[in-house]
Amino acid sequence: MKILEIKNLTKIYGQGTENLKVLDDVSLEVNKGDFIVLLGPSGSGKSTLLNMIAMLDTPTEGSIIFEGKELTKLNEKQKSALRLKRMGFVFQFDGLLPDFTLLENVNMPYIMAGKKTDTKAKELLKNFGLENMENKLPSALSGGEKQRGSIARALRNNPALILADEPTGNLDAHKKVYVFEDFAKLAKQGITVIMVTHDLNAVDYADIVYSLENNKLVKTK
Ligand SMILES: Nc1ncnc2c1ncn2[C@@H]1O[C@H](COP(=O)(O)OP(=O)(O)OP(=O)(O)O)[C@@H](O)[C@H]1O
Repeated sequence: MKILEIKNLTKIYGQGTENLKVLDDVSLEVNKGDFIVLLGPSGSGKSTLLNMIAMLDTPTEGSIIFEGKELTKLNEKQKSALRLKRMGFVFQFDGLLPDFTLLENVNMPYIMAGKKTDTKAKELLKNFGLENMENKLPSALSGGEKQRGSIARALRNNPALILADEPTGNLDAHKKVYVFEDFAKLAKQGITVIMVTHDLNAVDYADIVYSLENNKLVKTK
């Protein structure tokens, strides 16, 4: 089942003679439960593409259709709601709020969506082997624990799509593998994952791999 379709997407930054074309007529179809890895040299436009799917940046030309909705046609309120309810985000830096416990951090998107807490956050922490860490502040957790906590948080509202931008950039080699395994597992459960990385080890865990080269997407797996 198709969940995301990118059609003839072009992104040009700047104006006049200072134009920088980052993406040139890029098209992509993504099915439910795909684990897609996006590789490419620094500055090739990987984050730009991810940011446009996340509705944090707008295409110069082309369209992005997610769960049947044309994203560029939504207003800010609709974008925020869709982001909060249907997408989860994981970044290089875990982004956990330092003054809140791990459990409170994981519950944050749920509370922001106007709901009362239930047991889901605890279950998520358990799934990531963090059940004994729930009352700790982020400063008392290791890098790997924090990153897995941030994946748990991204899953809090049962998203259809996880967007991850260099999620393992801060982790040592064996902890990176855990994150790749986690994403592969989530994809098997039907959650679509698009992950930007420089780490070629991720290729082994992904269903599909694209490389951004010369402003175009090239399928390499
Ligand atoms: N807001 C912006 N305004 C102007 N140029 C931008 C903007 N955002 C990104 N760029 C430029 O677009 C190009 C692509 O950037 P992007 O961050 O998407 O690359 P990337 O592939 O994610 O790189 P990295 O692997 O280093 O994170 C770069 O040349 C960058 O300088």
